[in-house]
Amino acid sequence: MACDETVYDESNVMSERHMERRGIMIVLSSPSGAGKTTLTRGLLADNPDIAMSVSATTRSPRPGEVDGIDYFFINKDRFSEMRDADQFLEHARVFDNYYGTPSEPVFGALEQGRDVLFDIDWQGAQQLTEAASDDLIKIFILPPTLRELEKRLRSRAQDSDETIAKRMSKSEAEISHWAEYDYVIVNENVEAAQAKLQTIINAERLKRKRQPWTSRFVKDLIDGA
Ligand SMILES: Nc1ncnc2c1ncn2[C@@H]1O[C@H](COP(=O)(O)OP(=O)(O)OP(=O)(O)O)[C@@H](O)[C@H]1O
Ligand SMILES: Nc1nc2c(ncn2[C@@H]2O[C@H](COP(=O)(O)O)[C@@H](O)[C@H]2O)c(=O)[nH]1
Repeated sequence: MACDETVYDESNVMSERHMERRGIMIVLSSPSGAGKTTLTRGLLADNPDIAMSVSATTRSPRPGEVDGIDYFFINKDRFSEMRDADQFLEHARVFDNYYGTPSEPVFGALEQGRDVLFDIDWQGAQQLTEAASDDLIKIFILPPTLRELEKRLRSRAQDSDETIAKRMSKSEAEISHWAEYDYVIVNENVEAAQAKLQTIINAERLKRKRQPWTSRFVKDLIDGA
């Protein structure tokens, strides 16, 4: 069951009801440091009905990152084990580390009609497109300038100079995939970017195919029920 929606019920009144639909997969990609995590946190705070896909990674935790919340921090052997057992919906090597989306929690949330948010790179987005393009919306986040991108990576103060240099050197390659996405948002101002993200999600939820109750509503409307 999905989020609360106003739906047409059998007693011919509009009422607050749950409606049946599968959840939407919402992918956010960007060059490192453009603001995916920041926007994701804001979006989840305003939309507790959205589930966050927690990835597994072989990267070491940054200060403050919590296992099971920010990532499942696992070693390479465990990652290979999970990959070989087909437990990832998608996986990729990014900046010398391995990242993957555990399938089970995603399928569970979607079946309950919950929308699921993914913070993954373009390789993961491509794999999800092959697996489930109908229930997928892909949003690319751009920084206002590359100089600002580097400033953000530095201001985050969680990566070494070497790591930041590596991420900056890959930023143009990541950005080159922008046209594979359904939507593009320039994250200059966090509040404005978050509002755009919310607008996209609201509009996608209102698509006719995602409101299965409308057929019955229109039939009853015409029949004068
Ligand atoms: N619009 C913005 N203006 C200024 N600073 C921002 C803005 N959005 C995000 N930031 C800051 O930029 C830094 C990087 O943001 P964030 O960690 O959200 O990026 P990310 O895309 O998730 O990066 P990564 O791909 O490396 O995980 C953080 O310090 C964050 O507070
Ligand atoms: N394909 C995937 N990419 C992922 C996944 N989880 C995160 N990511 C991307 O990796 C980079 C680096 O992330 P960081 O946390 O180390 O800064 C970033 O672009 C993420 O979007 C995943 O499961 N699959």
